Amino acid sequence: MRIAFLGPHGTFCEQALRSVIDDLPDAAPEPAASTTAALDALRAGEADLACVPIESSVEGAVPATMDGLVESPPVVVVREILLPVRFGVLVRPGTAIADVRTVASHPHGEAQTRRWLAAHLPGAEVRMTPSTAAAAAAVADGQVDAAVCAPVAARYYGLDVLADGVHDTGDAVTRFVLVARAGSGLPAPTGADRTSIAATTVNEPGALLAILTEFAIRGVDLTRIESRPSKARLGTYWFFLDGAGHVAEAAMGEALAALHRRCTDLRFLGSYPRATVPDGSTAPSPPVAPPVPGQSAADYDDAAAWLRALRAAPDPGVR
Ligand SMILES: O=C(O)C(=O)Cc1ccccc1
Repeated sequence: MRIAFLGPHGTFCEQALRSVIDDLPDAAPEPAASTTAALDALRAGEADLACVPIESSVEGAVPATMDGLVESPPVVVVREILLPVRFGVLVRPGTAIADVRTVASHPHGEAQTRRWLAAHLPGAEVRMTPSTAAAAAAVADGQVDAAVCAPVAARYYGLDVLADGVHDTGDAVTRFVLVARAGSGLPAPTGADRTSIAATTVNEPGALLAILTEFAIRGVDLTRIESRPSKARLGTYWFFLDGAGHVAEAAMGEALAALHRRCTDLRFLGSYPRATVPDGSTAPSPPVAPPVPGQSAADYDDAAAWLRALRAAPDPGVR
């Protein structure tokens, strides 16, 4: 199974993928030059899965991934992976901090170390690269003096760790997703799942509230909401929503069916098990809300059986 990941070797994305590799039979990780390239390889059939970063607890969404998820042909998330991230500053052997004129990183790396960079490398020009390991490779090639990246990248590129633990916020966690082509099967419900969708709607008062209401009245706990430009014209958006539950469950299934009637476009982006941080040190998201009375799976089954019985009652013959 070919798995395109955000490369080159030494990215956090590769670490995230390797943390679950034992669960993936015959996995063959293949580095891609960018998040977009990984999703393109999946869509083109050059990979069976793509592993890409989707959000961080510090910097929020990874826009290229959000945009890539709603392109065609459709793709679905089949697994999420949470990875605690720790940043180092890597340089060519012999480079001192006073020699660093240029420093490179992924935008999320820069965002999570901005204060450290301002304090310790105030004069350095900061450049963006498609990944943190691409920054390390650029240091090895002599294109820049330093990279903000995973300390493990040092051994891939023959670099030294000039400083470690340079992140501004402790306990930062990044969420990665494994993505498959739509139609290749859904993970079975585990009882602790997440469902992701993207929706567009008309621009009128209450349109977004109406979408949210379909989840609220069914007791579905939303865990994330983001918007991204639809790119059709200014002022039109995709709303990305994550909620606790699986499409196979009545509450989530009925909420999605209601959105299908209500939204101008609706993309199902997957139902997959909710992940926890491997070392358990940081809660991945606020605790799931307690079940709302009348909204459990048993309540839905009971209500459906009641309705079936009503409809099956014999015709009284009265016209
Ligand atoms: O560039 C990487 O190594 C990635 O995996 C993306 C990323 C960048 C910064 C923080 C977390 C993930």
